[in-house]
Amino acid sequence: MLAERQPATDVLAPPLAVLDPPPLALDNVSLFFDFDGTLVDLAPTPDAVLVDQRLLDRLDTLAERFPGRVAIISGRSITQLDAMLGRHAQLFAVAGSHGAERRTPEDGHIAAERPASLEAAAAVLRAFADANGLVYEAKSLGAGLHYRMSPAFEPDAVRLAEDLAATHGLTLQRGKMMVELRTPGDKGAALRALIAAPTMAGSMPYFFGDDVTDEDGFEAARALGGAGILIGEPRPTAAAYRLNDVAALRDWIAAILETR
Ligand SMILES: O=P(O)(O)OC[C@H]1O[C@H](O[C@H]2O[C@H](CO)[C@@H](O)[C@H](O)[C@H]2O)[C@H](O)[C@@H](O)[C@@H]1O
Repeated sequence: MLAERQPATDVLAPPLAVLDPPPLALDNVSLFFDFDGTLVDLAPTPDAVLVDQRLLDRLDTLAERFPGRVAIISGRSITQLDAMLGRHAQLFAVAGSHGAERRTPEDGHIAAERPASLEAAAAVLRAFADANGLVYEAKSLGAGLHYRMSPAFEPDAVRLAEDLAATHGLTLQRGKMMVELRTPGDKGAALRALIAAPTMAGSMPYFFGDDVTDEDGFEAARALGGAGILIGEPRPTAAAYRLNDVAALRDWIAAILETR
């Protein structure tokens, strides 16, 4: 099923409706975006992601047109998002590390503690990555092991991460061609915390995401009267709508900006 560009109107019409919803007033909507696979295309390694100027310009414009009602909720740490987005990351509320940390103008940076046991577990993941030509990713509140470049390592990587999670009392996070050991948190709780800001209070949340960790965000958005929008191929999901890919989301953003 192809996502259809909606005509420029003064309302927010979801791009792909499983059901046919009534039009939603733009003034009552808050927008929550996942990062990898949603705002930017996936790349072979975490550092190879391309953040282009056109995206940054569109994020700037979104922040102007939806003042205080745009947020990024990512599995990346806020430190990583800052490095990727530069000053533009300051324009939004941000939740990082799968919801274990957040930063808003009202509350500043609130983060869970880095678990002491993470160091030992991370050292094992790093050694495994080094020994097998995989990619180790250091994160503020987690440690990632990426096998996108060598998918045959998936079973071993998952088994190792499961063992380490059990041994060290860490949360195991599956991702796209990666496993991560991390501190607890979820994107649904992050959305609920961010939408409590005065600028978002009472708004209808739209959460855009592609990955399994985004499902918590989809559910929270739906429970609060909004909706999830899945980026990517159809799959069992709590999202109500879908866009084909990152390019389709960028087109959708451009289209709604034309209306405001
Ligand atoms: O919640 P997100 O913002 O989508 O972050 C999820 C994870 O994204 C990154 O990994 C993914 O993207 C990489 C770059 O495209 C890709 O190489 C990898 O295979 C994907 O899993 C990031 O590196 C992780 O830390 C995030 O948790």
